[in-house]
Amino acid sequence: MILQHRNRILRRNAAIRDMVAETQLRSADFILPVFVTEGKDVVEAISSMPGYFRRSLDKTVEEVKELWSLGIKSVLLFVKCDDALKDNTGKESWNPNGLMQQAVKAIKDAVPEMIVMTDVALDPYSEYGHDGIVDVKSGYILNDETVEALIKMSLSHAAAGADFIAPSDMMDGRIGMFRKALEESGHTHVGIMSYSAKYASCFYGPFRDALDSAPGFGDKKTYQMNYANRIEAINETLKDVAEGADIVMVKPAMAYLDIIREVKNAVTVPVSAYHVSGEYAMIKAAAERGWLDEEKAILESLTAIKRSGADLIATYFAKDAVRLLQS
Ligand SMILES: NCc1[nH]cc(CCC(=O)O)c1CC(=O)O
Ligand SMILES: [Mg+2]
Repeated sequence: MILQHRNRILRRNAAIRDMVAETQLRSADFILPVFVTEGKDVVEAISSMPGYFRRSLDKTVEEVKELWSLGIKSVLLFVKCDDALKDNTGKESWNPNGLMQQAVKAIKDAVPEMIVMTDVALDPYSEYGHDGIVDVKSGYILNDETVEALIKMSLSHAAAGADFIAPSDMMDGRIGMFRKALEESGHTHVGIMSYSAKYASCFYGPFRDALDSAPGFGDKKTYQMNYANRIEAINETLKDVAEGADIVMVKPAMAYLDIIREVKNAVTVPVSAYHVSGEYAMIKAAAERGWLDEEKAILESLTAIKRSGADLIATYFAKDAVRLLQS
């Protein structure tokens, strides 16, 4: 046969494949979620996230030093709040000596160059496990009252030294309010990574185990997005960009690659994707049973997320990924 095109020429060996690879993962692409808990010398396993841990502050600092030495440059902090401190105002979330605020300070003291991002939402502090303040009569999550609380939370993170606040709450109008509050309080260098298109997803299950933050009633469908929707993600994202978001996010990742691509094509700010706890758990569970090659599954998943348009990836596999990239 005489063929015009032999597409397999560019796949013939590893060197050629590498030469024409369109997507490369870099350690600077990754944001590692970090779970902080009360106490001293505590490293707790999370049963639905094998190989992942909650750590007390001292152990978190040790871990962050190691992360930096491995080449991970960004952490996204979440705290597990004591039940006794949970209420329906979320006031512990802006306690200047709260666990989150202490964690930010301790990490910035230990590794000043580490990019510290903080979760902004009320669920770890809510007696109802919701991201905002609950109207007790109707069960509705109040938008504007929640945004007021989240402004205080954001400012306390900024005061503690956070580089980016990362609002994961999906209330309306909060990005503009945070930007204004940061400006007015002189925190003009603090960035906002907005969870702009966050879907109401079953894939957050293991995370809610990790932080003991599952909703006590109902679900999050009145604020997080319906997974049937695509165009709505663009609407949400463009509004956040207009309000001053520095980085936008799509969450979860693997079942939403089409959304990541659409968002990437629609905005000129960096796009992040959150490869969430359930996506981590699926790979771990299949690998434990010998049904998937874990390392290959990690690299294929993360490369696909980047290929789809994510500039940054928040992933529980960040440590594995940087090791694999170096080897
Ligand atoms: N504000 C809550 C929050 N922030 C990050 C995650 C999920 C992260 C993951 O599953 O890895 C969630 C869970 C939720 O919305 O219920
Ligand atoms: Mg929005």
